Amino acid sequence: MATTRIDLDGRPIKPITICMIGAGGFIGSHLCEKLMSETPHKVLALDVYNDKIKHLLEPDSLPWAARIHFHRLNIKHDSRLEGLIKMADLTINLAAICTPADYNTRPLDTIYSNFIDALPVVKYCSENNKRLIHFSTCEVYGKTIQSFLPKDSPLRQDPACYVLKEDISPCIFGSIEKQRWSYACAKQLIERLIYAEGAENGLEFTIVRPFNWIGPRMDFIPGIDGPSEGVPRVLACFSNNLLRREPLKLVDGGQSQRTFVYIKDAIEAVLLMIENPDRANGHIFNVGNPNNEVTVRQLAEMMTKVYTKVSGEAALESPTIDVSSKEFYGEGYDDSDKRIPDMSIINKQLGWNPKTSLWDLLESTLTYQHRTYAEAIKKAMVKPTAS
Ligand SMILES: NC(=O)c1ccc[n+]([C@@H]2O[C@H](COP(=O)([O-])OP(=O)(O)OC[C@H]3O[C@@H](n4cnc5c(N)ncnc54)[C@H](O)[C@@H]3O)[C@@H](O)[C@H]2O)c1
Ligand SMILES: O=C(O)[C@H]1O[C@H](OP(=O)(O)OP(=O)(O)OC[C@H]2O[C@@H](n3ccc(=O)[nH]c3=O)[C@H](O)[C@@H]2O)[C@H](O)[C@@H](O)[C@@H]1O
Repeated sequence: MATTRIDLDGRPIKPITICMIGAGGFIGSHLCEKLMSETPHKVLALDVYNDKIKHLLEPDSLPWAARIHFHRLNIKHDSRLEGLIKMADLTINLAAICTPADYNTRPLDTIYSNFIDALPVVKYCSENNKRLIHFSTCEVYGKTIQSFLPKDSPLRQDPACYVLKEDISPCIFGSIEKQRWSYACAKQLIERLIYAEGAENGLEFTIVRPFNWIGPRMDFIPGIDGPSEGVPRVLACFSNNLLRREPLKLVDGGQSQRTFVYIKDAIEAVLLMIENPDRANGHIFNVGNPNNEVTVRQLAEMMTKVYTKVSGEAALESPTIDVSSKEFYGEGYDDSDKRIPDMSIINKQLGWNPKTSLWDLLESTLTYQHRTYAEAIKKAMVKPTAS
């Protein structure tokens, strides 16, 4: 880097080494890209896959080739983990099972991945006095207080009953047989453990609670770069439907509300955390875009319009279809009703604000989806003729 980077307090930023676990996933790939193109930091990239970061690893002539090293490993059982954490100044843990279709159908894998497998990472950071940025989730808030109020209650209008605040809002999950909450509960317990390591043993930590970050490279398109029976998160489900010209499936009428933030905006927030440890340590941060709230039905309608624009293909006559959650996800599914992040803590500590509107982020993301997958889907949909 030609110019020295300056932190939020005007001090020069020293280049560091980052051990990034789950670097080959959606968020990891964008974070690696940002770190390589805009900073002098080094990345030890750990994952079982590297397809989403291949463009950063090859060829050897890339300008950052000496600053990123991929280590193919599964943190469940690999003795190299502690050594790699020791080699770095900071560990960022992104590894997790984080697709809702798994929470109620593979609850054991979900709990192991989000709690048990994260334990050694926390332990090695604490024992070796290494800073940790751990990725949790907005799902730790669960349902809103509002969802339990009568439909005509005036309290429903009170933001205290639905805006989610790191240091005030309760975590409200459904009953144990609603296995949807296995993920949120495991994430909550690892948050509490990290917080306790900070309080009792002085671990320097930051916890990130992403609120529906979306963009290119999120999840997979079933039958193209993932299993044909797989169910990814909503962006990829709806993209897949649009690419295949099928109606978008609205689970339980698509009434749940979400706020979506563009991955590139969110990555700016993570970089601020990385480079401003004094302002980020000891904090839990919501990272989302409160201005981009829609119901899932509205998201489907908007994606349909945007896709028509970017692909030049007319929309279907009936662009959506209702399905029950039992049919779509199976027994034990439940849902978060509404997710609006309070932004005051991240604003005060890091001065971060999201920029991109939902329309704009969908336009760039669906342009990417169309460019990346349209041809492959067309080929896959041509049925082989019997000879
Ligand atoms: N994308 C979002 O909006 C969002 C929202 C809330 C929370 N999060 C959290 O952020 C983190 C990253 O999410 P993402 O969207 O990038 O998911 P992702 O599935 O794309 O990435 C996770 C990566 O971790 C890797 N991984 C999983 N288990 C591993 C193991 N045992 N050993 C090595 N690698 C392993 C996977 O191969 C994958 O590449 C997760 O912890 C998730 O819970 C993401
Ligand atoms: O992204 C986040 O902030 C967190 O929330 C997600 O959970 P959720 O938002 O429920 O997951 P999506 O698959 O993106 O679903 C959003 C909504 O769309 C609905 N949906 C999904 C897919 C579909 O085809 N149709 C449909 O109506 C779901 O029922 C849900 O109400 C995942 O749990 C995590 O990746 C993450 O921790």
